[in-house]
Amino acid sequence: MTRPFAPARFAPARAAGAFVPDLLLENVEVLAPDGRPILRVARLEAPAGTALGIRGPSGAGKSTLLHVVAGLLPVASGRVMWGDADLAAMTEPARDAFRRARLGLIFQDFLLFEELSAQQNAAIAAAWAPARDRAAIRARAEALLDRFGAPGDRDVASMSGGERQRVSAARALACDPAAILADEPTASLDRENADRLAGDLLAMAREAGRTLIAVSHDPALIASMDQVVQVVDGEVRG
Ligand SMILES: Nc1ncnc2c1ncn2[C@@H]1O[C@H](COP(=O)(O)OP(=O)(O)OP(=O)(O)O)[C@@H](O)[C@H]1O
Repeated sequence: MTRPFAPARFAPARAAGAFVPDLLLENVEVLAPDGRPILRVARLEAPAGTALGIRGPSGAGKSTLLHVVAGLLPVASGRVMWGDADLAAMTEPARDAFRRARLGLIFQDFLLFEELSAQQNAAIAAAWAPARDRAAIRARAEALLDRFGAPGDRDVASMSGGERQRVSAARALACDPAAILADEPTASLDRENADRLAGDLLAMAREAGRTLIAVSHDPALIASMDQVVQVVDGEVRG
């Protein structure tokens, strides 16, 4: 029997030959549950390997845009293309499969598992990865925690906001994603640590030709991006 919503299968981005897709949004409209429009994007492009900053006032629609790009939020109309894959045309399970295989998310509402250690959280993708990829995910998670200066053996329940943010960054990158999507990645950090994490994220994107898309109010982070768009009143402006 065929499963009606069988998730599409996507090979992990790097294993598939370091393929990083271009991003293109066209004529996208997002509605709130009550039908009110909350985001319109006429056109937004981020060629593979771009560091794209998203800025704008509070409540303008920046996180909504990032959720759409991550396939976490359905759109009412338009196209959300990562290469040839249109997230807007996919079923939810297919979007989930795409996200797990290709995207690394550093989102504040993407909760860590409190009772697990930083190392277990950072390597959590090993739980659903094919057996052959698990050891590599765990090894990368450990190296990333080291690089980000996050203590690997402590439960995240005992960690500060900044430490948790670093664990989230390690978790996002442990799958070796084609693109890193970050929502206010430096928000809980002091200046020194914010600069360090922003520098690490940019370096890790550049080293592997990954796309980095970051929503931020942090002028230093925004200034270090290749391209910046502004979201104002639910509209994306160049
Ligand atoms: N599920 C929802 N139901 C109703 N309104 C929503 C929903 N999600 C977002 N909104 C509204 O959409 C608008 C954009 O929200 P969003 O979180 O994207 O803004 P933002 O620019 O990221 O803000 P901030 O910088 O404060 O995080 C806001 O007016 C918000 O209240």
